[in-house]
Amino acid sequence: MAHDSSAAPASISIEQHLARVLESVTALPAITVPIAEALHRTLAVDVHATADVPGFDNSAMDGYALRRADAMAATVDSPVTLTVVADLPAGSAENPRLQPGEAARIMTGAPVPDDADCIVPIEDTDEGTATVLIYRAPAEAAFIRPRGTDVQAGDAVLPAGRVLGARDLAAAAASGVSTLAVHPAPRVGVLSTGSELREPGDTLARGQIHDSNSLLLEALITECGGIPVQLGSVPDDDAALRAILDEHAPELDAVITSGGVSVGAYDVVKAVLAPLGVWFGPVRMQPGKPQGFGRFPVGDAGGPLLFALPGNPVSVFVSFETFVRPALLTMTGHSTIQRPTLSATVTTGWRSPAGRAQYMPAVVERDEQGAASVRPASAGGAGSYLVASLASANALAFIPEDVTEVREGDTLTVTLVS
Ligand SMILES: Nc1nc2c(c(=O)[nH]1)N[C@H]1C(S)=C(S)[C@@H](COP(=O)(O)OP(=O)(O)OC[C@H]3O[C@@H](n4cnc5c(N)ncnc54)[C@H](O)[C@@H]3O)O[C@H]1N2
Ligand code: MOO
Repeated sequence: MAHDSSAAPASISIEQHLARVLESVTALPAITVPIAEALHRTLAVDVHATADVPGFDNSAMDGYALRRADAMAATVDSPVTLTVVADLPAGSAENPRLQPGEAARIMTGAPVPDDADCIVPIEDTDEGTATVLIYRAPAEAAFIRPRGTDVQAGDAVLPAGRVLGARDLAAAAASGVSTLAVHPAPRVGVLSTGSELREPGDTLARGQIHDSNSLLLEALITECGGIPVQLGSVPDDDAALRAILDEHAPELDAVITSGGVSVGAYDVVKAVLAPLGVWFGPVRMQPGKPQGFGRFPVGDAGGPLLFALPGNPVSVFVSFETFVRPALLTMTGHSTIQRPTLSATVTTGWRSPAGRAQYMPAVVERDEQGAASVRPASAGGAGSYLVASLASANALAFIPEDVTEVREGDTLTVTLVS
């Protein structure tokens, strides 16, 4: 179906569009999950130890627990002989009494008997099981790991806001915690539009292309902690687009569409969503100029966030990095939602459009002194169709709206994206 493309809304800056997006986004309400399901989630509530760690004085060595006074005279040439009265593997609940002259064989991690005040490692003994020869005088409290020296019951172990990694999960488990309150992963629908799209690997007829945006978006969503939900690709057909969004929107926190947002005669996304209150307009950036943003209505309430991105693959990537990634990280509870930037010196210049800020897919390299240089990733420059070349970029170089030419030797702000 053809659409009227006459109305031309005023352009807004990148900052204005990002501000509009972030005003609409908050962290998803916390849920409680088993520790094993909390990897990469953001902790919503401080975690405190429920018990001392270690929970009891225990041995740091395989050896013998004994009264230090009994072995102070021990040397290799004149060993001390003790009677072995117990054998304590890790996990033993025993607390054998030790009289002067007695020792307990003990393994790493086993509780130290109350009557012992040091551990002698087996390397300093004859490893005897009925009696044992001690060849070296032990130091005070040698090889005892005292109760509560890691954390004590009630101590803060993990702060709210922490993005949980492997060591955090281990710390929680060791501290007696079994569940964690975390912000859940947003479920994000991915919908490509365009009658020209075919699956990767399909044979193409004239005018057809392989859908790369669906995979790009799925992977980008996963990389920033979301759960991608593939909605497939729809042809340039209003009813098909509306039907698929109506069907899936209730289970989603956000939807990302690609294509169909420009001023062309078949721009189906804009045609379907603008009447529902989704904003469409140009953002002063290249690539990524035509953008749509709002909520897809579900019932009477606002449904999932709706990001309508332009179809060109480099535009999809730059739009995701600039607007969607900060929004998804906010939903997942991250406090740091922007990638760090650095300054780099241009080695090969290029042109940038007047009145639009540019994100140039670029290669940033560091010399031996650590100084960063930047050049375009593709000889084709900023073309938003250069999807295969995009893979060789490790950065986006930012060129402000008022700059039309980037020269060798200029300093630019760059964002590393891989
Ligand atoms: N007269 C004008 N034409 C265009 C303007 C303009 O201001 N005036 N803006 C240009 C810019 S900038 C962009 S960006 C594109 C955006 O167009 P759409 O969002 O409507 O995207 P489509 O036309 O559907 O597709 C653009 C391009 O991308 C390819 N594409 C689409 N989907 C996929 C996919 N899933 N995988 C890979 N490639 C995809 C599509 O085949 C087109 O080549 O509009 C310009 N035009
Ligand atoms: O804005 Mo388009 O995204 O320049 O290619």
